[in-house]
Amino acid sequence: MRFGPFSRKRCDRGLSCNKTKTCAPACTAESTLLPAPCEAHSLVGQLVTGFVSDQPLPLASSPLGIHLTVLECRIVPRSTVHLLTPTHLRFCFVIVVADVASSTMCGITALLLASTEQSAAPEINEALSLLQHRGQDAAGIVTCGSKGRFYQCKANGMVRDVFDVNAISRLQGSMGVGHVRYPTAGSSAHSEAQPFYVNAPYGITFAHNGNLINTDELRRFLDADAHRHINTDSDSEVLLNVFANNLQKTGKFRINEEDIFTAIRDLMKQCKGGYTCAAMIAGFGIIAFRDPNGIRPLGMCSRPSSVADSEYLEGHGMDYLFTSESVVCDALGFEDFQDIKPGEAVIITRHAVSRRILTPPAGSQDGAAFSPDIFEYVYFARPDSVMDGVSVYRSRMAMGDKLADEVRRQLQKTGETIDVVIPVPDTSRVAALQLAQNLGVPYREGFIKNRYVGRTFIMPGQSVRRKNVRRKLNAMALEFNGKNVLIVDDSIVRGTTSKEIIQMARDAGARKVIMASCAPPIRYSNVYGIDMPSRKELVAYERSVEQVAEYIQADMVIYQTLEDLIDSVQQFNPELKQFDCSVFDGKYVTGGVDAAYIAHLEHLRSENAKAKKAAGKIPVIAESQKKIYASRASPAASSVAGDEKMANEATAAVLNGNANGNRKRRLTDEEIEEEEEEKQQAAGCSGPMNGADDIGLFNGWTR
Ligand SMILES: O=P(O)(O)OC[C@H]1O[C@H](OP(=O)(O)OP(=O)(O)O)[C@H](O)[C@@H]1O
Ligand SMILES: NC(=O)CC[C@H](N)C(=O)O
Repeated sequence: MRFGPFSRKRCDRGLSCNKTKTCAPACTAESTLLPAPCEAHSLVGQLVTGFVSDQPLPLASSPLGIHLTVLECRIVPRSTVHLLTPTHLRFCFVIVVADVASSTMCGITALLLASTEQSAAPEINEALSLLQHRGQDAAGIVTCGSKGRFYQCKANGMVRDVFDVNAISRLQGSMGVGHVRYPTAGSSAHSEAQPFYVNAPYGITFAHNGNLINTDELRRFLDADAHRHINTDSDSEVLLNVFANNLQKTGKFRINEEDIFTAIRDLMKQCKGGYTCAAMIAGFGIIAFRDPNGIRPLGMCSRPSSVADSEYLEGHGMDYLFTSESVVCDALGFEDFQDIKPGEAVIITRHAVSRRILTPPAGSQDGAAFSPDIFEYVYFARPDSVMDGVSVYRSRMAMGDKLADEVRRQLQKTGETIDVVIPVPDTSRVAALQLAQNLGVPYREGFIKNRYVGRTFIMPGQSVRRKNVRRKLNAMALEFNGKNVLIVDDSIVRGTTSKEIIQMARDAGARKVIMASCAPPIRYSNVYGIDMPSRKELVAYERSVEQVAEYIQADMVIYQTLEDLIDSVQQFNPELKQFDCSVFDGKYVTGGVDAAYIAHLEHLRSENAKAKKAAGKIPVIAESQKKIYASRASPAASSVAGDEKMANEATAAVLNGNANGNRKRRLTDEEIEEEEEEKQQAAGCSGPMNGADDIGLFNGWTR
């Protein structure tokens, strides 16, 4: 493994980055300014974790346990850090430990263990890593321990970055809630990582997958009428406060299941959009509910407690889990996976499980039609999950079958022929294999995916996305040379992937390249929890199929029809009468989505907003990385992994050389100012960091 050559001569950018803390944001936000192709720096913009210093840093976690000294800028992915040699480390002054990944949804989970002597956090952590494909920007767990106290750990980053053994061991208690995030509202700020928390009434933590379409209206209500303080731009914080406000209205000292159902019933009348939620009330139990249209997925499962006949075992003796996808149920040894129904709420305590549908039936006045998002089956969900009675894997196989028919028709019409079918890994493989078998054409894995690159279709900037495709996929010339190839992808969104891989196929010697998509043309925004780009960025927006082919430089493009896509899923559960197909047909199942709302949403999601988020993201990560270093630097700090203030102090000590007694240097006024700015960016506002580690929650390991 090489980390170079990134010498002073080769890496101008590195040389210019000779100032503490200003380097990471500058490099990241302005990657286009890089003077020449430099592999380390071309990763810039996709990095999620950073640490910068021009002082020696104790790298206690390094197997090498040595200090970094200032000489050169270097950026490495986390997955290769263990390969750094002492020489690399001694001569680097910027180490950015990161993974090149992004994703597109959120995943939620909640766990209640029957035995109060068991700890929920390890399995919630496991559940989140199984849901990682749904959100790679932030992760969080809140558990509830004795005396009804909450213990929290959350931050931007992948699950493995946010939680380590120490953090998990400090999350006390036998029930908890977990979340992996990709933002669809608000920003990527640390303060918007979930679960969210409110102390009144009763102490509630809350995780949300989806997107509300009437956030502004609810925000006004919470401010003007309910007088509840919302401290971030996140729609999830709004949703939590609507729930909390509805519970508060009972005015009761102690609530029961009936009160919670009433609060959720009211919430379902007030909140519009797509939402599945997992919540926990201190000392009471866990709760889950799904929006009246059932747009986003959610299920529950159970198992007998492994602790038999314990004095700590109360009530039903069963462990219960809520999860976005059934894969978690299988992997954690749970059974009896059941989907939460649209408009249904489930409350689980150690003594009872209560389920209730809280909305009028579909077809009645005010009834909402069950409309799960069909894009879950096309792309988001893991193939080994079963959602609303449909195996995602089988539905993708069916997409391949249907697409084969369409390809056959198109080939007959045009007289074209194909020699080989090649998938775009990973998601499309299942369908592509099925398609090839149907057509009786060889299936070849012509593109090999770097397994350490995550899902990437949303990236902060088009040039970064483009470069990323090349990094993610490599074409094997042997499989393309002199052949007419049919490349199969699950979907074509911006066309970034297709355009790049078609060029790669041609470079590898393909004679003709035909592109087939398992999904129909995507021409509309998603408003229910998928951060689709604005319409103008969609390659099929205002383009005919022929124009799309011209744009991505394909000889021909073949799309699945919407009818066939729906049939591919519906055939496995005829009870699913309709789907949310809004990205294909522009029909929004909840109503209330007009041109003005779409324009507003697109403005929020514009490339500009993304760039700002990306710029704001690095300091956020730098902060969290500081904590890691701080905790390693001093035993005192290591006992306060959740305490930002102490982490900052400890980090300052590290930066000042106090921690290792090496050198003392006071931060300059400018550096202090920069640090303040970082904190404010991290919070996404100038106030206290609501939901952050040092507000409201009792952390057993604080001073
Ligand atoms: O048209 P585009 O904007 O390029 O987006 C579409 C591509 O993005 C996704 O890949 P991703 O890397 O996210 O996931 P995967 O490897 O799981 O298929 C998807 O599978 C398509 O290949
Ligand atoms: N993708 C999602 O489900 C996001 C949830 C929520 N809207 C957020 O932005 O955090």
